[in-house]
Amino acid sequence: MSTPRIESLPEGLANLADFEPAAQARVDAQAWAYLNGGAADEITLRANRAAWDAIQLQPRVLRDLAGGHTRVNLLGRTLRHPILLAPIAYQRLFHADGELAVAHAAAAQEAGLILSAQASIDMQAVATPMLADATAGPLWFQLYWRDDRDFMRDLLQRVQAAGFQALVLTVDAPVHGARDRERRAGYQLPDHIRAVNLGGRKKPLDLQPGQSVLFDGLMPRAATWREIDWLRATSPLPLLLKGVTHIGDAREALDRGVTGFIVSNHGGRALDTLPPTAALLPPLRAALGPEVPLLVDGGIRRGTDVLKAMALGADAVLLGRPYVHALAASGALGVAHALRLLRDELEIAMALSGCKTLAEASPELLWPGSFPAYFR
Ligand SMILES: Cc1cc2nc3c(=O)[nH]c(=O)nc-3n(C[C@H](O)[C@H](O)[C@H](O)COP(=O)(O)O)c2cc1C
Ligand SMILES: O=C(O)C(=O)c1ccccc1
Repeated sequence: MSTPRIESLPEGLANLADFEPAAQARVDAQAWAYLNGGAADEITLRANRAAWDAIQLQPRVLRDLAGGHTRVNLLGRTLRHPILLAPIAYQRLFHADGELAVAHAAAAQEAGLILSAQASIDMQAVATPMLADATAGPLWFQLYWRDDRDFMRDLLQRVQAAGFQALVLTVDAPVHGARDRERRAGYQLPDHIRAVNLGGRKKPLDLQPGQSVLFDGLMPRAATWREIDWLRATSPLPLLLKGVTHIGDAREALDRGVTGFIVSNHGGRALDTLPPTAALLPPLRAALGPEVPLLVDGGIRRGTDVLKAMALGADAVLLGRPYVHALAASGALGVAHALRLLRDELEIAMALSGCKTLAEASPELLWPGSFPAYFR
């Protein structure tokens, strides 16, 4: 299975939301709850979307936009556009070709790809179509810390040998959030879908009566700043942290040699009642200055959302659930079509707002009256 099967595309898919009904028809209710759910009351899940919607654009007209483009610079490379696919675990739940179909689509649409450590397809198979295509976007590998340095050293070597260009350590989910939707639906990972890139066995929890699974079992194994130092010393790849929201944490990370950040609340799936990422981004950009790579995710669904994120200081954006809807609906072709639609929307948004390049997107593109003071 080195090339994904090509399916037909349902008619009339005009935007990312249009993939959802076709996806739902092909995914069982348990996996659907896992994919679409957020933590607890899903306040952050909704806030992510609501914040992009609430920010209004303030276009400039009559400018000469000839020669405009969507290119951006990221970690020393020029990308055709600023869209990367977010790490999403276990994509074979949604389509037999899983992450492989996604990689072919990302390469075809010049997008970046961040492979989840919990991917259900071999990392080399996923890397191949991305690396074979000179215009593909960046190929990064996302990790959760595992409390076994020999295991981690081996994993880092395999990731580098497979051609991944950066590491993303996710720091906002050392344990799962309170996933009410998954619990109600009775979601459990089926036996035939596995994290195939993570061999070895996790050490069993060794708990005494009366001890807490979280505080005595899981949290002692989670990453701390010590592990950031170890990662920097052990792998030469750039390291980005996903899920830093506090300026103090970002500063500490930079002092320890971290390369950049993905401003994220894990798509509202980790801790509920965090602020929307559209609100978290501007203060981080203001505090860290223009040079630190900052990406953002959560609720990006439209080209106008991408443009707003860039105007608020992002260097690039991650797309999450919608590309998995497209995968479920029609495999590689679906994901490629979804990416094409989003790229086209971004170009339209730029042209209609008088924005020639994303380097010149700034808060001046945004209507000041349209968003709360904390966006400024
Ligand atoms: C089903 C699912 C699985 C996810 N798995 C991971 C993962 O393995 N690692 C990770 O860092 N983030 C994971 N995330 C979070 C995404 O990378 C991303 O932060 C989030 O989905 C972005 O929000 P959006 O879905 O609103 O675009 C997952 C998200 C979903 C929906
Ligand atoms: O569901 C998630 O958000 C997630 O990050 C994850 C992590 C490990 C396994 C499955 C999902």
